[in-house]
Parts: sequence; structure tokens; C-alpha cells
Amino acid sequence: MITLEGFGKDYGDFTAVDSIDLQIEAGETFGFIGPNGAGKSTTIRFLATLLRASRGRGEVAGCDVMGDPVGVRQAIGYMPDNFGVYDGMRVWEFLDFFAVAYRIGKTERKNIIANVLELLDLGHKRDDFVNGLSRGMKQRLCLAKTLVHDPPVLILDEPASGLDPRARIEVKALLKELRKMGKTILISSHILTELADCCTSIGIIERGQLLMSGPISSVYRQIRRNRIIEIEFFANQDAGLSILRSCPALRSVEQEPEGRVIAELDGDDEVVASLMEQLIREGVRMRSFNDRDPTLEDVFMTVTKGLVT
Ligand SMILES: Nc1ncnc2c1ncn2[C@@H]1O[C@H](COP(=O)(O)OP(=O)(O)OP(=O)(O)O)[C@@H](O)[C@H]1O
Repeated sequence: MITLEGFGKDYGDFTAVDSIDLQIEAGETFGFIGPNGAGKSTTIRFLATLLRASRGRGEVAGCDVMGDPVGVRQAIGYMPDNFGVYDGMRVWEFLDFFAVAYRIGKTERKNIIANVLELLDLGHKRDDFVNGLSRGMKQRLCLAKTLVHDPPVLILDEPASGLDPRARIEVKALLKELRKMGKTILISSHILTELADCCTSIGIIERGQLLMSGPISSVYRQIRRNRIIEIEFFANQDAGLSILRSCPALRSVEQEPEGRVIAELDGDDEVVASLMEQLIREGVRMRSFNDRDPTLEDVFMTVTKGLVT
């Protein structure tokens, strides 16, 4: 549904995005992750037909991004990172304005606006002035306007930035709802927990390079050889730490309060089992020994440290 082939963008001598190849299948919710200045908005603005590529090409819903920008605009709902709302307009007028821009007829517009307001839980704000809405409401309204022409693809640049935790949870729930409706969604964020439980695939970008992308389960599997072990020592912590430190597979070890230690190992199940066996054999007593599943944060830290080849 979304393809990038060797996409790159230079600003003068500065390369903001180097050469990205990316494939997002229909129905996916793709999390585009990267630190500030990584190149997320540049890539997104290209896909939204707002910026020309310096090299490479892209396709959205079968339309070439540079060859058929009108086709792309029909197929996408785009929410920029610094959206603006027009003053002196009521909520329904704001949505009507965009619906007219998409040449939707008057009767149809009325129904669409009612449906979109209901979906976004903004029905009670229908006649309020846009500039009087809270930040969270404005953000929701912006999301609403991406839906008026019922596009198959949504491109959302940091849709939850600046929102309080409750509003963020609501945005996540909404994304899940939109996925159920069959939308293909590209969402950027640098808040990993925000994306962890609502994305089906992710891409990690840093300094204009796409370091990794794919279905979330395969990304987790790829870093699985980087094991994170949490140990709570009960007695003989010093002996335990020295065993850990002499383990050839150890990458790092961090001591936390109350006898908790987090160790990162480069190894398979065999390595983890041997370590546990050795600790017990040497009389180290443990309250728990936990081989923790990686989180999206672990994936991000591992990938951006260049530990995955
Ligand atoms: N119009 C421009 N002219 C020059 N440099 C630019 C321009 N737009 C972006 N850049 C630079 O390109 C790089 C990538 O910027 P981009 O906005 O794509 O990053 P980002 O990953 O979206 O970051 P953020 O999370 O902070 O929005 C940055 O170093 C930025 O300063």
C-alpha cells in the first residue's frame, strides 16, 4: 500500500534522508520511530506530496507520489505534526471545508460529518468554535478531518504529541478502531510506549537511515539473541555479580536498588540456562531469575546502538 524505493532528500549539502526502501502492506499500522531530526517528517511530507524527493520514488495506494500527486491526495488522510486550525470557524464548518475541498456533495457531507464527529466523540462540540477547543480536542478534530473523504491510507505525524496521558490512550484506542475499519496507517512518534501495543509493524530511522523495519514480531525475534535477564539476589549478591561479570556472553550489567540486577547477554537459551545453573551451583541464592521479553524500547536501544547486523 505504501512503497519507498531509494527515497532520499537533501537540503543543500545536508542529507536529511539518505536512501530508504520501505514496504507497508494494506491493513498494517506502521510505527515510524526515530529521535528528533531523524528524518521522519521529511519522509512523511514526501509521501503526503508536499515535498519533492532528491532521489528515489514512492507509491501510495498504487499512485506514484511525484507522478500522480492528486491520486495520492485522494488516497490519504494526512495529519501534519504542526497542524493549524482556522479561527472563527465552528467544528462542523471546519470539517465541511475539507469535505468541500474533496468535492463531496452537500447531502453526503452532512452525513459524513455526523459520522466522523461521532467516531471521534466530538458530537457535543459540533457547534463550538474551533479556536476555543482544548489542545486534545483540536488534535482529535484534525484527525477527524483526515477521515472526511474516507481514505484507505492515514499518514499521521506525531498525532499524540503534547497530549495528556488520558488523551493519548484515547488516540491509541482510536487507531485500533481505524485499523479494524481496514485503514492502512503510518504513524510517527518518538514515544515508544505509545506505539508498542497499537502497531503491527515498525521502522526505526536514525540520522536519515532506516536501520530496521518489518512486522513487530519479527523485529522482536531479531533482537531476541540479545537477552535481558533480571535477577533478584537474596544472598551472596557479590558472588553472583562476579559470576555474571565472568560470563563471556555478558554485554552489560546494571545494579538496581534492593538486590535487583539487569544483565544483557548475547546468547541463546543454552547460555541463559548455563548461567542459571552456575549461579545455583555456586550457592548464590535468588528470589527470581527472569528472562525478560524485549520491549519496543529494548528494540530501539539495540538497533540504534548498532548491535543488530
Ligand atoms: N526545510 C529544511 N531545510 C533544511 N533542513 C531541514 C529542513 N527540514 C528538515 N531539515 C533537517 O532535516 C533533518 C530531518 O528533519 P525531520 O523534520 O524530517 O526530522 P524528524 O525525524 O521528523 O524530527 P522531529 O521528531 O523532531 O520532528 C533535521 O536535521 C532537520 O533539521
